[in-house]
Amino acid sequence: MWMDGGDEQMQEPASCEERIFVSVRLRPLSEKEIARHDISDWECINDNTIIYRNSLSVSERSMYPTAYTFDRVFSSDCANQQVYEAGAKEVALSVVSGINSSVFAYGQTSSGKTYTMTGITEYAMTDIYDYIQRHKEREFILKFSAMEIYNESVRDLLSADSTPLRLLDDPERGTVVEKLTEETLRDWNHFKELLSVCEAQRQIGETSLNETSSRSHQILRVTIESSTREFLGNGKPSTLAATVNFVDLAGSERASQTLSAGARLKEGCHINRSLLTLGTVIRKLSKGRNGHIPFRDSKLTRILQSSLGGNARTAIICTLSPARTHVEQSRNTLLFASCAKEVTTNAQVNVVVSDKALVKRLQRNWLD
Ligand SMILES: Nc1ncnc2c1ncn2[C@@H]1O[C@H](COP(=O)(O)OP(=O)(O)OP(=O)(O)O)[C@@H](O)[C@H]1O
Repeated sequence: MWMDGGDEQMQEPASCEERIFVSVRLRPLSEKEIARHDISDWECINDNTIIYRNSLSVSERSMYPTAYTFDRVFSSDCANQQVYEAGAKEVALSVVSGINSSVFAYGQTSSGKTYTMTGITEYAMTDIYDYIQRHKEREFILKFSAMEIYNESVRDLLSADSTPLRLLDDPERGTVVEKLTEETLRDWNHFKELLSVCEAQRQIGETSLNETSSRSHQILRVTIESSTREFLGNGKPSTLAATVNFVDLAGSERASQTLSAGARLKEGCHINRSLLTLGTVIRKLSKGRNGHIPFRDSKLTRILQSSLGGNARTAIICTLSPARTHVEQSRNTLLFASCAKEVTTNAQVNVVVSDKALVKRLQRNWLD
């Protein structure tokens, strides 16, 4: 397999099949919900189980489960750090060992996706920089890119140019976003600066559910290459390369629910297309890899194809409002989460052997 750059060859060591790590996070009732005397109906009864506390009618009881089990559930008093440590850290940090990884937040508008992903991204990047500090024997290069999928068009969040970017099919690398800016990170401050650029660029829409609701999908991407500082000639991999994606999805509710109109409705329809396809892909993958999986039906699933069943480790955090008024959406989110936990991926260590390293190795062999 060839990586970009032409002179670099990527080997394919044995891959490891594992399930997507799925957790559910309940947020506290918001001020708005409290003001309208909304009631919290969900409770995490242990680290793995969330239950619906309100008594169900006989007909409802046959339709909906009252208890749902996941790899982890987080109650409303859990802080971002705890969610990161138990729900995303292991998967996200695989990237420093050459394994692709992705962390997603899925849930209805104002359920806490951005709140969660902002925390996860910061904690993960802090740990990545800490790892680099502790591994001076290797040289690390970090590259950052950021994109937004809005109305089924892909936009570069590091560029003021809002021209939609094209997706290209690379036979080796899968879907590639053409002309996406990739900044080499100088340090932590540079990373924070770029995050503020993204935030400013991100489309903000106003809906009746959340005034600063974001109607787009955001993918922050960090690529990490690391190589031994000196050629050791001991057969150890010379260069590892992998990517971590931090994905903040748009609200998963139907457009009609947010009383959208006009432009908002158009956004809603497109968001549905990407999220509907994501849902279909997850549902089909959860039943095994048989038959056609419609990755190509939306930009989101094309870009994230490898995270949803390919060479990557993946964690999904599903966020829930505890409010009774949102019960239908919460159940939809839990249904999505239940399917996602049946999906498996096949991560492998991406070892890059550059021509330069190969020549050095050969020269050394000749001299010995
Ligand atoms: N676990 C939490 N603890 C405290 N406050 C929270 C928590 N989760 C979310 N919030 C607050 O709830 C509000 C909505 O959260 P957030 O913007 O993250 O939702 P969202 O799911 O990203 O919504 P959208 O899809 O509209 O972008 C914010 O004011 C946020 O600070």
